[in-house]
Amino acid sequence: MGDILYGLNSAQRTAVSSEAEVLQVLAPPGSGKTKTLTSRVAHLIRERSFKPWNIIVCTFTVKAAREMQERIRAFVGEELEKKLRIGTFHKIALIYLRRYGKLIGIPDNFGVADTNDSMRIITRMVKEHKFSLEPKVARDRISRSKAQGIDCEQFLATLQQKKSSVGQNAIAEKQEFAEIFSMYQTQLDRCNLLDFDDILLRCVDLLRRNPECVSNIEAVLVDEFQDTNGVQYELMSLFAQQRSFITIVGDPDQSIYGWRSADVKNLGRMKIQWRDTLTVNLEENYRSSGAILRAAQKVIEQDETRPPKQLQATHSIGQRPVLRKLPTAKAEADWIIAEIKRLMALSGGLLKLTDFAILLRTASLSRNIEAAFGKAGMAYRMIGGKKFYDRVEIKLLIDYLRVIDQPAHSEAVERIINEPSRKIGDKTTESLLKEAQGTGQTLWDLVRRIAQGHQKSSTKLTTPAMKGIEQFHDVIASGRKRIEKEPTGLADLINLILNKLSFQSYLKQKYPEDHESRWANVEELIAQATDASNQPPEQLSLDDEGLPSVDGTEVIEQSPLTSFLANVALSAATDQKQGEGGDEVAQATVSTLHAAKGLEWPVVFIPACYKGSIPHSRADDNDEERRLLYVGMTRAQVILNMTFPLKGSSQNEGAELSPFLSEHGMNNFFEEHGPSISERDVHALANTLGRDQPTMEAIAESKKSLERDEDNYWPVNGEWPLEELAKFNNGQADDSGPVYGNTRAASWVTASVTMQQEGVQGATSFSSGFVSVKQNYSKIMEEQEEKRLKALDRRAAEQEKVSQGQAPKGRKRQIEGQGSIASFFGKKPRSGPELDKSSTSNPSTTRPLPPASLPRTSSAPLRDVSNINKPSELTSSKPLDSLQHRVSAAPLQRRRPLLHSSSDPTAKTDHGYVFLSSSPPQPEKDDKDEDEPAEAGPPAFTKALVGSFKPASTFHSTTMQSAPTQRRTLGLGRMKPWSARGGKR
Ligand SMILES: Nc1ncnc2c1ncn2[C@@H]1O[C@H](COP(=O)(O)OP(=O)(O)OP(=O)(O)O)[C@@H](O)[C@H]1O
Repeated sequence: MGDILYGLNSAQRTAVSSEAEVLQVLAPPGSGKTKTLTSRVAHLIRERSFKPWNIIVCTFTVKAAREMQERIRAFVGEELEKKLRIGTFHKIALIYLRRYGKLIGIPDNFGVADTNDSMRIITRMVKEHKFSLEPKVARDRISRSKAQGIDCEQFLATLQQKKSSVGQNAIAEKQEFAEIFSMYQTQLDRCNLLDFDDILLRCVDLLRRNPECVSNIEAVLVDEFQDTNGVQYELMSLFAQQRSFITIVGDPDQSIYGWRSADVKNLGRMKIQWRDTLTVNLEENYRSSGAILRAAQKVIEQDETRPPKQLQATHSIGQRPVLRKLPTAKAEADWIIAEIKRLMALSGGLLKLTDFAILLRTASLSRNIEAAFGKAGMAYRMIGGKKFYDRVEIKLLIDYLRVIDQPAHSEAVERIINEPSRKIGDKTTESLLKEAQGTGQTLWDLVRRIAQGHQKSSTKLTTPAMKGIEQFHDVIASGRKRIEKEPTGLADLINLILNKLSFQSYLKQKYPEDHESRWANVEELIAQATDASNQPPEQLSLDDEGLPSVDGTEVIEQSPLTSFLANVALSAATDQKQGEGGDEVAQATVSTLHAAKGLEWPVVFIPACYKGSIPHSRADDNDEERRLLYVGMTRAQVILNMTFPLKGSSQNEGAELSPFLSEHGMNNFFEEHGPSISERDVHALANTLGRDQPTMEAIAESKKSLERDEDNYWPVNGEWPLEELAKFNNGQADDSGPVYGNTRAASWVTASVTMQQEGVQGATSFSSGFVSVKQNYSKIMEEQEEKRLKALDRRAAEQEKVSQGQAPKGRKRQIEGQGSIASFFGKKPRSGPELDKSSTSNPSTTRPLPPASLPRTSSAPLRDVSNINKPSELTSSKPLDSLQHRVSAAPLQRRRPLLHSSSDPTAKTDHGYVFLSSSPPQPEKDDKDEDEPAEAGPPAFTKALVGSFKPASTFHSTTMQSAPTQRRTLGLGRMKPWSARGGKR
């Protein structure tokens, strides 16, 4: 086992080995906060003899917990690591509630109400009682209140006090909310459910009243502390009440969960509560190259209220980030895929598909990106979007399991009683529910009694409905019997349900289009259940190990089904997809910016950098939006590409560049096109990533597959490439062609004319009046050719000057026919500083890069951004003549291969392209980010061609079916009990 302090810098060492009882480690992104926290845990165990089961480590996501477990395991070994109490706040709170909940009146075997359950309960109440509050508003308010530690009772008490001092209208509104809050809580109690907020709130209640439950806790450590809310802070204090030994790591600049009641003020609160808190600041960034950090810092510094902070790059300056303009969101997605391919090929295998991440402001922006991945046959995984357990067929089966586990869960009973159809209509269900409530029973109790003939229902039941109730009762009762007999037989239980429901036929009938992929999801669920049941019994009960025994409570063996369902409910992250042999399949990552927190990738793309997307049109706090962009930018290690479609996916108006990127001076920090990558650049990338350098031969070989070395297909000013325009003339265009608003194909020209008249950037100039594409094509070509020739003249003149010893104006390489970065920002190009003699004497030499052996640390603080323009920092300057992108006037061919299926002639689309979208437009909206208006859906997927492609994997619902013989692993690792997860990964 390695030396814990080895490789740490001095600030990190201080933090790891500090004697301080209460310690705050504050640091910017990529400075090793998580590394420091994990090393401190290892240090406490190995050097200070803390017992792992007496240490609580709270993380923000399941993924982060797993990564920390892995790092800690390397220091202390698997045995000890497994005994740590590590996980999200919810996960840890749940352990305490299961074990000691009885002390505060929480019944055994309570269930967890997920967001859908909560929403459904509230929606029904609002409808039933004709409340005026929107259900979502009410739900968010309840959640916010609980996140601040205010439960229903407290809310009602405060309301009583306020009644005299607040106006009548305000009281009426509050009164209504209080009623909803109270009814909602009653319904949760009736169903023996706790919602996510309750899990934390009730645990606070438990630990306040029964401190003996945490009497063993020696140390509490919290990651991403800036995103804790009030109740999580409270919980942390209560976990630590015995010894007040606390270590937190955080970064106020990365506080991005204000909308979920996170309170960055908790940092100050902590210092007041524990006066002797020691703060250690880390300043060196080990993740990103200097140019990326400078751009990110320039963004975060726009917030003038924030205290200035030092951030030092330890890597060389590297490639300047890119801010790329493209005509539409679809073109943007195509560009991203082309760049991924280009960078992989130019890097000679240094960069693999797994090294790329596309980070989105909202999950709903993923459609074009997913479609482009699908079309390219490239695998990707989705984090933070539609999750496996949110898929309709999986949700349905999980509901059956929940009812079997806990029949009091009336919400779930209501959802499945007529799914698949049993001729029990909505009205009947509603009436049964009322009847159950009226007679003080759960819905299941009533159904059971009716089915068994013990109760005559006051609800009018038709003969088919009566039969349906009996069938439903049979499924649940048989399931309960089965699981009682064989508690670990989860897969058998699922199979029993599938048989009873004739689930495969049901899927075929209900989803004729994609029933196979849905069935594949079901198979995946069975596989996960099998894995969960195969855990040895000692691992199933590991959660309880080391908890102090408290009078009046005993260790209750949690059934595998309950444990499985709790993990499903808390599952917020997903595992890497496993290949057939158990090896990891290379896949890019598509994630929301929020879900990317704490993670890193060599290459990061941030699409849709326009106003309305970031900052989001519905965001309350612009500073938080800026921090979100900052978090996204600082995930990149060596290459950061930000893009801006002139037409966003959901706008009919032209998009406006994000104000965070259009601020004065920002253009100095970006290139306007993807980087040129020379062999030297590849070596520099390898150096920064700490990887082996690929050989020249490997680079030369992988370059052979490239159609173009440079990012010069899409003009940098956001216009359409000639090749795309030509498709329209030849009638070859698919729907990826020029789109302005909702106008396509021939009418696009008229639209363009209008846009031109309106001065919309990117619209090609035409004479006004209606003109067909054919009529205008030659004109476009002429214009473009003229532009190209002019540019050639300009470049020749510049070269002339260079050869005469004059530096060219502007320090950056311009790709033929493309505008400057200044044009990106709608400004006149600025002339840059003159290049020094050494760099201009020979325009064909590239900037000398530091040899791989040079130390990677530069001590220049990043706050000094003035030297960004120094010629020595230019990352590439190819010989000018090698950069000339030859635009051929004709013939313009389709670049993408025509793909035909021998077996299915219909597999070819009208335009000869195959569309491999792995995700259809998603009908369901599941988070606050999801309700942007959707664009028209992509062309339908043609499944006969799948065999010739590597399937894209996604956590979104998928329309793509892998070959039948292939084992279908749809992107989710096997579900294991939390305690067991770390051990295998
Ligand atoms: N002393 C060090 N020497 C070399 N590499 C380091 C050192 N400290 C951290 N790193 C590396 O820097 C990268 C970022 O570290 P880590 O994820 O711990 O940072 P962080 O501060 O938690 O970042 P963020 O706040 O963005 O989540 C990791 O790849 C880590 O291995």
